[in-house]
Amino acid sequence: MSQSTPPAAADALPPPILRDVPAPAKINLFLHVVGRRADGYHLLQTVFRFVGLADTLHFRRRDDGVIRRVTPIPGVPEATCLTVNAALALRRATGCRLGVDIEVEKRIPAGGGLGGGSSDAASVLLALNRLWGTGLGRAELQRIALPLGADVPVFVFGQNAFAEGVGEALRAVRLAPQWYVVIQPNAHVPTEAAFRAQELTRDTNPVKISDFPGSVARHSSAAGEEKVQDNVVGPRASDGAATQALGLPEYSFLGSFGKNDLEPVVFSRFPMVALARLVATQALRRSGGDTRSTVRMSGSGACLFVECASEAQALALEAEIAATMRQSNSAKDAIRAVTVCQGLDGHPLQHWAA
Ligand SMILES: C[C@](O)(CO)[C@H](O)COP(=O)(O)OP(=O)(O)OC[C@H]1O[C@@H](n2ccc(N)nc2=O)[C@H](O)[C@@H]1O
Ligand SMILES: Nc1ncnc2c1ncn2[C@@H]1O[C@H](COP(=O)(O)OP(=O)(O)OP(=O)(O)O)[C@@H](O)[C@H]1O
Repeated sequence: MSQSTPPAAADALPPPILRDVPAPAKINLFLHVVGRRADGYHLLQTVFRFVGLADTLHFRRRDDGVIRRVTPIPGVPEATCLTVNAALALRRATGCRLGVDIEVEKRIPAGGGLGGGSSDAASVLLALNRLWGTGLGRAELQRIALPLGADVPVFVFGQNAFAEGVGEALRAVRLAPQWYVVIQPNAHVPTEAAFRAQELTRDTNPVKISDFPGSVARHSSAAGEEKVQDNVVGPRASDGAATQALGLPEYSFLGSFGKNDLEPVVFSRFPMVALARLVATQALRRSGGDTRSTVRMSGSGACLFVECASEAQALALEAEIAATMRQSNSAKDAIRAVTVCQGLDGHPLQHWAA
């Protein structure tokens, strides 16, 4: 139990209501499974990008110690909701006796591979750390985040990141401005089932940041001769300090760097996801966007995405998919929703933890 910062006195607390706290979705630009731990968890390599699609949370502090989620989330009972679990975990870690009412405006599809539940949990940790005056630093919040789920720490970290381990060893990366078309297939893929599949390949060769597109910084030496330098990244988040992505080279994954190793498992077991990908791929070819673009799955699915260099390209693709859905019943059956969102430079709450 971390008791390094005593809970703030009641009169030192901020106002009891905190509204409009964002919880953005993430996209896994690639997802490599490079091994498996003895406890069954998989060793991954991925780049997380935050995007403009977000849930919104509202908080009202309670003096009676009760922690409640006061809005329903279809398919997610309050007792297992990551918002409530995050509040309980912060209280356990700090000894704080306050409670809270949590409202969630859900926009990120639950269980869609976009980390919606994980992001809600991280925003609860960041918000309650203020509202309850518990004053934990980012590294402590990240430690509390990990047992809640492998995807939770990156949302506390607050910067787009290259992640290793089970997703907790994070290094900030600076990503080129991009837009995303997010396609939600008519399927729910349980993360655990995708990872447990016997046919999943777990031995993808590890990549280095210096393999990323655009990751080699070219510097001119005093003599005017061009020298190629390995990319320099900040310290690992697990060492404590969050790194500043500013000053890092900018990566562009537009095109098809890497892959998502969970795709073959999900596409073969969930035909609606495979069909949604086919519809999106054909629409992509017709919409005349960047010919290097591909349709890829985020996380353990089911959501698919296409990275686009401009909003206009993304909107053209969205319109093309929508037209196919109007013309074809099977496309309409396979795809539940399509949205366009912008890639973010960082988490909107990245300055909420020290
Ligand atoms: C697929 C990703 O979304 C990629 O970012 C994450 O790795 C999943 O993160 P998450 O949803 O927060 O996952 P958790 O709630 O921690 O784990 C759900 C289940 O997925 C499996 N799991 C998850 C993460 C991981 N690195 N290896 C795993 O094998 C485990 O069976 C676990 O019981
Ligand atoms: N606040 C919440 N919002 C959404 N899902 C939640 C929440 N709390 C708990 N859950 C549960 O967690 C599961 C995973 O939720 P989440 O939306 O984070 O999945 P995901 O996007 O597939 O995650 P990942 O990218 O980590 O695979 C859901 O299927 C749901 O049962």
